[in-house]
Amino acid sequence: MQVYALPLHTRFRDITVREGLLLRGAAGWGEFCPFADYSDTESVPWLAAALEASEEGWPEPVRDRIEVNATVPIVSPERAHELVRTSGCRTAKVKVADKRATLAEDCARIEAVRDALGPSGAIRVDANMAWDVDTAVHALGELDRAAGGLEYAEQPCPTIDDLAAVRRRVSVRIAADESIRRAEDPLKVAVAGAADIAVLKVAPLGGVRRALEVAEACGLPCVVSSAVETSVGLAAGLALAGALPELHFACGLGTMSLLRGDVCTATLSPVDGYLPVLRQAPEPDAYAEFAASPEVEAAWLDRFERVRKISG
Ligand SMILES: O=C(O)CCC(=O)c1ccccc1C(=O)O
Ligand SMILES: [Mg+2]
Repeated sequence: MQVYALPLHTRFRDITVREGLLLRGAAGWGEFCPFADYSDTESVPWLAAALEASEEGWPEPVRDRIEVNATVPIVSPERAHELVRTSGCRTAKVKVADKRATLAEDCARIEAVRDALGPSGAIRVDANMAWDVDTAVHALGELDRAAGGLEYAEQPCPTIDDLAAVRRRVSVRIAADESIRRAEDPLKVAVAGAADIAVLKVAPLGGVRRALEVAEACGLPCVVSSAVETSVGLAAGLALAGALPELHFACGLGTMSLLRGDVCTATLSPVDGYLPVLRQAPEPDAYAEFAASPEVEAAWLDRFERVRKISG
């Protein structure tokens, strides 16, 4: 087992260093990296996903490359422009509604992203549940105008009912992310008419096979997204995106650019906006630089054992 601590370029989801544990089994390497604020119970599916990767492997893919989006954190318009332009991606996902930015700043960042993408690019936004219904309706109108048309808006509000209410009042398509975490959630989202698109993340859903079941159950077009893992964990997202029967949107798997390094020598960074459906093994030459301190390592080994004990 190997515990890593990888600094991020820009604060993302309130974290500046991404930590996790890599484990090796008969099928290869898996990554166990629930965020620090996740309880042991919430971390159970993350462990299941890591064990699926290391002990079982994944179903055969039906495609060998995945189009990905550039991910734009809360940065200046100039930096956003540069991030998108150098990414090679035709789609960008812009984080909005953060405490550190006003709506006017979100609009300015989106205008810069549109300039970088050109008229044929696609811009989606992610509000991470920040708005109430009225605020979402107002903000999405402004952001849609700034973007010259949004591809979709991810999780504008916390609850399924609020997503459904926003969806009835705006023309922008709505994607559910945080609302899809358990097997029964996507059905609720679909039945409530709360979303047009489902965002699937392998680790919180408990593995590639579970996520494929969720995709089938909800009957919505899907977008596979990462939890900002290393190339080891990203490979599981690529396996899911590779195995989905249909895939019509770029996926949020181009997140290596958010991290200052990787545990693999052959990093899964997009080329011309695409990633191959591949998995990489961590290399000592790469992860030595990002090995966690003895205290952080001990805490992760402890967390791993606790979550393993409560896993069925
Ligand atoms: O989808 C992407 O472009 C990147 C992944 C991403 O945004 C994300 C990464 C970690 C935790 C939450 C989220 C999110 O979609 O809200
Ligand atoms: Mg999201």
